[in-house]
Amino acid sequence: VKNVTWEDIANDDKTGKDVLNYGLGLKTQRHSTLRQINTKNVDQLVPAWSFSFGGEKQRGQEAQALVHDGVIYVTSSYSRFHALDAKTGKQLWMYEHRLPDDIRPCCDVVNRGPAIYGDKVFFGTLDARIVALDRATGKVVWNEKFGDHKIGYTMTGAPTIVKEKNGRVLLIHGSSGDEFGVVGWLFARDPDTGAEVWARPLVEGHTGRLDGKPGTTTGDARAPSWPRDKDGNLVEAWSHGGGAPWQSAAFDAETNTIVIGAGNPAPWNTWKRTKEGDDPQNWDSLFTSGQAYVDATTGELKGFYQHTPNDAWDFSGNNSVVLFEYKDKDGKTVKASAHADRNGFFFVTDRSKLATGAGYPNKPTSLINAWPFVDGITWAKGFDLKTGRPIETGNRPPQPQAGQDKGKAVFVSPPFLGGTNWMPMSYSPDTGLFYIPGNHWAMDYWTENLTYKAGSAYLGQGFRIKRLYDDHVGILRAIDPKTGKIAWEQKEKFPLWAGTMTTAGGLLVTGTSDGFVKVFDAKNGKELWKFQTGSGVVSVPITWEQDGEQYIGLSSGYGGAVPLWGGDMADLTKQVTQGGSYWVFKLPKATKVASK
Ligand SMILES: O=C(O)c1cc(C(=O)O)c2c(n1)C(=O)C(=O)c1cc(C(=O)O)[nH]c1-2
Ligand SMILES: [Ca+2]
Ligand SMILES: [Ca+2]
Repeated sequence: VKNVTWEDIANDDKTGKDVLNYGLGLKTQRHSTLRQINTKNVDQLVPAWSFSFGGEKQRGQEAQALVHDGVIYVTSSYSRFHALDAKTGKQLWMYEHRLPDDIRPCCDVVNRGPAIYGDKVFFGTLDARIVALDRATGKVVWNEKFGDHKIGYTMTGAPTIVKEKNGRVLLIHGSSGDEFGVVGWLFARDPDTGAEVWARPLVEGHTGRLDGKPGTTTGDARAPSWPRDKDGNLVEAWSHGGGAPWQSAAFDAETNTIVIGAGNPAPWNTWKRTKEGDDPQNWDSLFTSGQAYVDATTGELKGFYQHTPNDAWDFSGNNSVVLFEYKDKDGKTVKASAHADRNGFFFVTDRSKLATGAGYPNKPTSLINAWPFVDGITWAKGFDLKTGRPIETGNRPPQPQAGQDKGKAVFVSPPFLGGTNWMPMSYSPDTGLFYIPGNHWAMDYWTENLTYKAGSAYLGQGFRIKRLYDDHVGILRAIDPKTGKIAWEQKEKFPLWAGTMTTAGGLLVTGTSDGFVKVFDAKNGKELWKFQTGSGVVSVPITWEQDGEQYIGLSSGYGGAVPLWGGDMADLTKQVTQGGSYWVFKLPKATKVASK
């Protein structure tokens, strides 16, 4: 095989013939420069081929594929990996990871995709390993266990390749497991051997590693954002604190900074992370439910902006953090980060501040602005732009009364599954808009007593997800990052659980839980084309060019968190049949000739 170089990866967003990053570029904008398929001809799109992932195993297919030199690299449910001929769909090889019986993924047996570098591909497995495969044969080159799957460590996210400032290429990956009460870690490895270079825990006061030795502590060693008990010891929750970086990173090469979202604090129960008798808003549970800025060379946490301090609703902070630039009122270029959070707000932060250490932790704030991107948010009125903190409404679920094991239920929107979730948004530099696959829904939410038990769910909350509107759940919205104005929207009957992609051809591509791949005009939201794939689409589209033709590809196969945790919405999507296939589309040849 032809080696993938760092230059190939760094230039990914400008090159149409390959797709080498989760995010279609290091900034993770999910924008392609290809324009052969465009607003004028997309209605003629036809399937080129479809490939079945096979086996008896189905469930959610959430992956974003990579493409290099005519080969598609895609992962499927239950820790499987396929290499496919991009033109014909013929399987070149398959790797099926042997999983133990006692894995504990919270939210389905999903995988979001591989990373690629040199002659290898890399992916995370549900038994908390990261595996490197030979691109030519699919044979295992190395395989590293990073956590104990029996207590809840697992991995679903796609890894990232970066080159740190001294010229070393690193494989970056996170962990999952907050719902079982494990501490979230971000890892950097040598892609050739799998050897750990550094590791960063995302709970304040826990100690990292560098070059095989104990490294620095994350934040303040005394962990002042976590309370102490009567004896002066940190509370039990601190040892299990969560903060898992379970989605993928962006890389700011200019400042040598890895940018990644940190997960929810564990347990969900806000009172277990609050000093007895005190206001939860005094205990932030750092470094959870926010965006983390990590030095690529040392693994040092040098910046952090927290979207939900002392997160009581499992909003988490994991969703993609997209790097982009815009001109402000005075014509000055602002290097910004954008993030659509499960808490319902779309955040624009000053990346230049965060990447250089100011703003850590939250002081002074790097927040430029935060706007709602869904209707009906109950937990906060907005954000104080001076402090960067939410203006809460008093929506935290109360503690159980003495002698009771459940507290009074409160009505919360968005619910814990979020105004949006892992399905990544995209940014078009042509329209200047972000495209967020959102949902309108809510939950009844109450506090429950709990104690930690290794390998058991560690939540301390009960919930039931329900509708917010009669006519729709999914809400695809285009938002202007300078003003927060919604440029257009499209409603969907079922929850939206697929990522979006934009192209220079003026297209916005996504999928729906009732099985369609859909293409919209990125400028005005007009639906231009759709195709039924036979199962729900909860994956992430890509596009590439081969031998003069542009292709669009994505996985089909319903699953993920909604059918498992979604209450009324899980009931709604019971009618969606399972599947597991990769679909590829292109223009008919005749159309290509005619359009010249
Ligand atoms: O905190 C975690 O460790 C963690 C991990 C995952 C995961 O790895 O899939 C999800 C969540 N949390 C989560 O809160 C969530 O809503 C969720 C949805 C999905 C999915 O694939 O549909 N995964 C996860
Ligand atoms: Ca590319
Ligand atoms: Ca979680």
